[in-house]
Amino acid sequence: MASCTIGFIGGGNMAASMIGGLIANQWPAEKIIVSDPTAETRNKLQQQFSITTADNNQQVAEQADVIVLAIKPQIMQQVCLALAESLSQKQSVVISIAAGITCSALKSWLGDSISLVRVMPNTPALLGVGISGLYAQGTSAEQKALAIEVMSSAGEVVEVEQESLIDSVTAISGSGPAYFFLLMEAMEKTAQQLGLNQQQAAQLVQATANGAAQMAKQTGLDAAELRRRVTSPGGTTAAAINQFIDEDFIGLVDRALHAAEKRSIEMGEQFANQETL
Ligand SMILES: NC(=O)C1=CN([C@@H]2O[C@H](COP(=O)(O)OP(=O)(O)OC[C@H]3O[C@@H](n4cnc5c(N)ncnc54)[C@H](O)[C@@H]3O)[C@@H](O)[C@H]2O)C=CC1
Ligand SMILES: O=C(O)[C@@H]1CCC=N1
Repeated sequence: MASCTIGFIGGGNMAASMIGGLIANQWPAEKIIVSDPTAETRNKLQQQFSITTADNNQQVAEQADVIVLAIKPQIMQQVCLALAESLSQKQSVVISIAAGITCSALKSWLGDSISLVRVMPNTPALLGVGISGLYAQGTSAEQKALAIEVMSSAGEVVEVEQESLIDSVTAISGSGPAYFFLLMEAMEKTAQQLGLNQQQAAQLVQATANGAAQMAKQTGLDAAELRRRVTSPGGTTAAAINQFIDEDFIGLVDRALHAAEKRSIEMGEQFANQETL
């Protein structure tokens, strides 16, 4: 498997995170190629990871066995139409990580015979501690296994049986790091108002977030029980939790995550079959 070349079309934030995960997992740098129109992006990736870069997508389509489409949903149609011929000739496995864009839209641009896997990763892939939702349509068992193996370099992989669940994964774990970062930002801001300096605030918040995640993962206890164990009756945690509950924090999270899922579905509709430029 390590003999296979992975190509990224688009070398932005998510591609860089995935490449970081691959390299950290000993994927040979000479077996990774990325195309991006921005010279600055290419130079940065080259310097950081010593991988091959290209200023045109065709080169990646021709050289790679697994192609990760890591471009914005808005330009997916235009890029896919331009690559359709070379990708179908080479029988590559194509992994799309774009939010919203459905297999049926991708197949209408790349051809029905394409081996397609839709994946929703997240940025902690950079450290190999990401998680991806994966949905394979019309791929052989070997091709799906290859896609799972590639994505495993970025962290855990959860396979879903229905394509619509990729919108749910997007709302939970694809966008999810940003929700935790927002909470961290808010906690760090208040920590400073409470007299701690910036470095102390960041250290306290980061270690707390990490400790809470590790406890949830390693104890096997559910989040509600872990929360109860911190919350002494009449104590400080109860004072904060009561404030959260009185101000409908649970409802707010529910509405925010539904907004993300809805946007993923909308983007699929909005960017499918646009008038070609
Ligand atoms: N950032 C995230 O946390 C996640 C992003 N995604 C998906 O990953 C995809 C990329 O998102 P980001 O990396 O955040 O965006 P980004 O804007 O950081 O990266 C996109 C890259 O594509 C390049 N590009 C523009 N036109 C191109 C073309 N014609 N051919 C090749 N490359 C081109 C840009 O120069 C840029 O470097 C999106 O579809 C997004 O939905 C999925 C999961 C998480
Ligand atoms: O915000 C977005 O649309 C992408 C998809 C998931 C995370 N970032």
